[in-house]
Amino acid sequence: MSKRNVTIVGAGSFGTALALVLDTAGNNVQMWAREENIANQINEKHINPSYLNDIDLPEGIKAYNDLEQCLKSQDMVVFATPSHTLRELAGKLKPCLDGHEILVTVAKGIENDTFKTMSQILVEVMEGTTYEDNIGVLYGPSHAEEVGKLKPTTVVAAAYSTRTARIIQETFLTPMFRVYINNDVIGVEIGGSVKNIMAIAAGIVDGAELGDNAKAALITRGLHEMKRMGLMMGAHSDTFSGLTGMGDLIVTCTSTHSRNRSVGFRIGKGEKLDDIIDSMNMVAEGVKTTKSVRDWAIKNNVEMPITHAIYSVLFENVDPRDALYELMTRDPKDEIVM
Ligand SMILES: NC(=O)C1=CN([C@@H]2O[C@H](COP(=O)(O)OP(=O)(O)OC[C@H]3O[C@@H](n4cnc5c(N)ncnc54)[C@H](O)[C@@H]3O)[C@@H](O)[C@H]2O)C=CC1
Ligand SMILES: O=C(CO)COP(=O)(O)O
Repeated sequence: MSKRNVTIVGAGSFGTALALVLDTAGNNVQMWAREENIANQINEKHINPSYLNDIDLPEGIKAYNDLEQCLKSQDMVVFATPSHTLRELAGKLKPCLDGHEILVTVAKGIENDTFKTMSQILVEVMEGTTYEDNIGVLYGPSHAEEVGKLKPTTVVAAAYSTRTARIIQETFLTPMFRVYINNDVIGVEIGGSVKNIMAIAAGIVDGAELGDNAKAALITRGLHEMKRMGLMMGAHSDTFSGLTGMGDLIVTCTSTHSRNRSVGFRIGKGEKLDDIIDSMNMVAEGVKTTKSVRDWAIKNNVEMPITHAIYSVLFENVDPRDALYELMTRDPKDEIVM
């Protein structure tokens, strides 16, 4: 069993679930929580009061509110906060790193305006250091609620160097958390991020009771759409049939645990996006990612009709049924373009 010093930056749902996995895998685990009371309760009561509070955390997991103190002598730093916070947080902790740590992000998203993926942001922020070879992501179908109960889960460690991917794999591996590796970092990241848009769409289909046929069509055509984007960005097509493409798409479009699907479901029932977001204490990445991907598709002239439809529903007040009508009445096409 590996035994590394690992800090998880972010004590939300996934950070908490991964702390348990990393502890089970035999590592020394620390968490950084933005909220002081969360850090205190993890240390004193061994629960996270705000996220997955039905899970007893091992006493060995220590939590900090002070980032600098937390990062001393670490072998790996795992970023588990929402994607839009990564650039700033990574910039803040850069001076606290000593140069050898593996940096892993589990946040799924594409930055607004720059269209950078999470690993690309880390590479950019760490510029001037030796970190590019040490950067990776851990993506795949892995709802925190199930990971935290140690239910069987499979994910993918993708990194710019095989050595780094293998270290991530070895560090997280447990009998209930199986980690594959893949060197197609961009393919893994596009699948893991764009599926959140499709999950919002799947939720709308369920909320508006548009039927199972529509849901199957959406998942299948959604996969085409994410693949089209990925291939333009240099991804490998097989990655989209894997855990971080098809796998994550299935779980997020169908699971009641999915926050993105639940945003869509509530929109399908007639609620307004702002009210839904205000009522949630968790992040639904697909909302911001819809904007990034729609802007990217326009800029690069790539056909992404489902993304455009979801954008119009989320940000232009278009009724989901009208958006669906638009999708269904597009020019007839070949299913597969060879
Ligand atoms: N929850 C899940 O099942 C999974 C989540 N992910 C990804 O992991 C990332 C984090 O997700 P969750 O843990 O579910 O989110 P969450 O909403 O449960 O928790 C987010 C955490 O980040 C902290 N945070 C928010 N804004 C911050 C800021 N500006 N600075 C510092 N900390 C901040 C919050 O206090 C909270 O501790 C997301 O990108 C998500 O897509 C990936 C796989 C599974
Ligand atoms: O990425 C996830 C599961 O793999 C979590 O999805 P949600 O953010 O929609 O809950």
